[in-house]
Amino acid sequence: MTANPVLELRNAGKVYGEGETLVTALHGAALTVAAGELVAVRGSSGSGKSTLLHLAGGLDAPSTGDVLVEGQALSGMSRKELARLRRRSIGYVFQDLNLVPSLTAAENIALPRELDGTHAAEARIEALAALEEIGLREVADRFPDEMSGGQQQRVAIARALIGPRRLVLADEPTGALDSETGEGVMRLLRARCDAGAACLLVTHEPRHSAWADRVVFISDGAIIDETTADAPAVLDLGALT
Ligand SMILES: Nc1ncnc2c1ncn2[C@@H]1O[C@H](COP(=O)(O)OP(=O)(O)OP(=O)(O)O)[C@@H](O)[C@H]1O
Repeated sequence: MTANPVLELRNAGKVYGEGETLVTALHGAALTVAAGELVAVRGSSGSGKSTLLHLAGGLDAPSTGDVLVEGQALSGMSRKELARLRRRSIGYVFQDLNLVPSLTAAENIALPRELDGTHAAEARIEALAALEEIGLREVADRFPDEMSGGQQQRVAIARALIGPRRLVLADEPTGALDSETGEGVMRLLRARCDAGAACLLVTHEPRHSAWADRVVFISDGAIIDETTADAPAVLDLGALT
């Protein structure tokens, strides 16, 4: 049993559609991510990685099984409770950045804190500190369309990491970034895990798996293998990218 689990998937499965259009995107998956752990998820396109992440973050409900965040079953929560948990405890870094176009970088980052009830002035101070941490203090008052794709991505990451989030879910977070900036993002995620968060990271990049404590491989909606940092994969990694 993993100590201090932040995320637990218990036999979590997902079926989309019905009849002839039925797709089993995820077969009952069992996965635990503990505080302080960074777990990378690898698998070919369409294997179910994003589905796994959506279930883990309560963005979609499993068709079978259950998902627990900090010991609380998501299935037992009201919509309001679930929304609150998502806002307070979970940070999302998805391919689709979803920065609010009418808000500046600092306002975008501060938004989740303000929604949590943090005073606007305090939320701005936190947002500026987050921008400083990612080396983007100078874009604080720029709107998304005044930033490069890479800058937008990093702002989205800063927004996902602001506040006391225990679970960070990242789907190809380095996609739009050059390799140096991408490494910087990985360093940020690693630091957040070392500070006690649990992180689930979908990545196609084998070198990013090196930042993880464990790598989980998915194929056709099933977790087929798992390796720890000390035990290299027996699988051909190239076949999964
Ligand atoms: N909303 C949906 N409706 C129907 N089928 C879906 C839906 N979302 C995903 N699927 C299907 O479920 C399977 C798993 O998709 P998923 O997006 O989880 O894969 P993935 O590993 O994240 O792929 P990629 O690496 O290309 O992003 C695929 O066959 C996909 O076509």
